[in-house]
Amino acid sequence: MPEIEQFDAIVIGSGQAGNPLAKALAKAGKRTAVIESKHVGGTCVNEGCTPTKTMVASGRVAYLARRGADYGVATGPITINMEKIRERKRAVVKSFREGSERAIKATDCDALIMGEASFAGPKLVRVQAKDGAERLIAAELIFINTGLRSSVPELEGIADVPYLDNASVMELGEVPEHLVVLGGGYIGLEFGQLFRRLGSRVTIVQSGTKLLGREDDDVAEEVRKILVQDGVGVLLNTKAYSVWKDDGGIAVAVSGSEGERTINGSHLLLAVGRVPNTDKLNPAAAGIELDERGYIRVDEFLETNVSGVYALGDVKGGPAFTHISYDDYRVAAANVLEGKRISIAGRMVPSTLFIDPELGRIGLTEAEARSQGLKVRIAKMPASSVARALETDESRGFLKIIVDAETDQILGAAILAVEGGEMASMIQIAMMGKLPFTALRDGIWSHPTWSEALNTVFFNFQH
Ligand SMILES: Cc1cc2nc3c(=O)[nH]c(=O)nc-3n(C[C@H](O)[C@H](O)[C@H](O)COP(=O)(O)OP(=O)(O)OC[C@H]3O[C@@H](n4cnc5c(N)ncnc54)[C@H](O)[C@@H]3O)c2cc1C
Ligand SMILES: NC(=O)c1ccc[n+]([C@@H]2O[C@H](COP(=O)([O-])OP(=O)(O)OC[C@H]3O[C@@H](n4cnc5c(N)ncnc54)[C@H](O)[C@@H]3O)[C@@H](O)[C@H]2O)c1
Repeated sequence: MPEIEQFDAIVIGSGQAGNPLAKALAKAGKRTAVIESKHVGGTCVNEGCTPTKTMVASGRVAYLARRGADYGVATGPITINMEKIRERKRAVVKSFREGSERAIKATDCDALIMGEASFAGPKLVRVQAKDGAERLIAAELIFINTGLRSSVPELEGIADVPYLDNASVMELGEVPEHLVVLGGGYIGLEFGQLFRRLGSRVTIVQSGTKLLGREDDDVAEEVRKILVQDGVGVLLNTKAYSVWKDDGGIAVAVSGSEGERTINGSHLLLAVGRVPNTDKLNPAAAGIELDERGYIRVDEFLETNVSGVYALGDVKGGPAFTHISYDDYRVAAANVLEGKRISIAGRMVPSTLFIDPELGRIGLTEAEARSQGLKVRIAKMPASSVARALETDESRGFLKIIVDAETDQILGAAILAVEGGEMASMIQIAMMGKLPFTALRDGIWSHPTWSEALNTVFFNFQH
């Protein structure tokens, strides 16, 4: 048995909360160990936001290049160099990851240990280090930030076929001829449109009755129309039940509203959701409770049922976004280091789906607002009513804003537009400042920007 090394704090997982938290702990004079099994920076930097958005940028350039003639700009034949796209992606990821590594090492953080952590007892963590050594480390404060990984659906034959996940699909050196995507959520849609733009045939198989299950029906339907317009095949209400190797590619048997059929593709991407990295963590050894799906249970202050042990980011369940994980760091640091009692209950959860046009979201959907019994008014306007959209010939999508009919407060928004993420952020600021919708309607916005739509969208209350 290795000797127990005593620290003040242990951070398990160097994700979007773990990294800044480790720095804050070290700065506060706590001897801190950060344990990371794969790569510093976690999912977002290495296999999530950073590489996807870098590649989505290539897809958009290809899209605009193909549309050159619409703008009176002649272009030659468009060719895609997948190796170059991958190289660009790798370079951006490398620079972000190395930046994170440097930042951790520059602190007084005593130890960055590359290895897999699991609980060996209360406040005691075993690390299987990458160099083969085993270490036992103990601390009174432990922060779990181990994130999620791609889930593999229980499909007949899945163990015998090569399949891609969010990480391996970005390591391809050539454009797939026909990418079959299982799942019509964030990951399925971003990759689906990207690879279509890079030249693949793409079929998205979605088990739900609409894409993006949590969104309002009209929003999900408009997203579907846009993808179909781009040439992406979308099968709704359709479930894959069997897969096998076929003719150098893969065959996927599906059943759904259009009956049973086999889809033959060159590549299969799994995008059916993600599962928490708690299975190898052995939280039971420390008495830490999980929920029925394996997420770590926390209270509104991010503390688990074991005093002094916290969980941050995706692994605690709830909205799985980088900015939420980063906010968890802010909350945990304030509570643990500054003696505050900041709660995560009721905090704002913005998100942006990076298809083109983007879907920027903040606050309640119409369906959520109605199910809460609120009296709502819905302001909705097509993007084609915005001067900027017509001038730039990017007029797909719409703006939808949900307003409380009794207080005039903005309850939520779905902005499906090329700058949808930025516009939703503007609306979020108005919500943070509790501005009534009239303040936006009567505001002066420079012309011709997307922001100007805030003048006119509120002349379009539907009910
Ligand atoms: C393809 C894709 C695209 C995405 N795009 C966006 C986006 O555009 N915007 C957005 O906001 N969010 C996006 N997300 C979600 C975002 O990446 C996550 O919400 C975010 O990374 C959550 O971070 P985290 O702090 O929970 O942990 P993570 O970043 O997941 O980090 C967890 C770390 O813990 C390590 N670890 C796990 N188990 C152990 C163990 N036992 N011992 C030691 N280390 C361990 C892992 O190796 C990993 O490095 C995307 C996700 C994916 C998959
Ligand atoms: N831009 C962003 O912020 C961004 C981008 C990518 C991922 N993410 C985060 O990562 C999370 C995970 O993304 P995801 O797309 O894997 O999950 P998701 O939960 O968003 O979507 C999974 C989809 O797969 C469908 N599905 C489930 N089982 C299926 C099956 N057997 N066959 C066909 N369809 C099936 C579900 O109906 C659902 O629509 C997101 O919820 C989001 O929090 C964020």
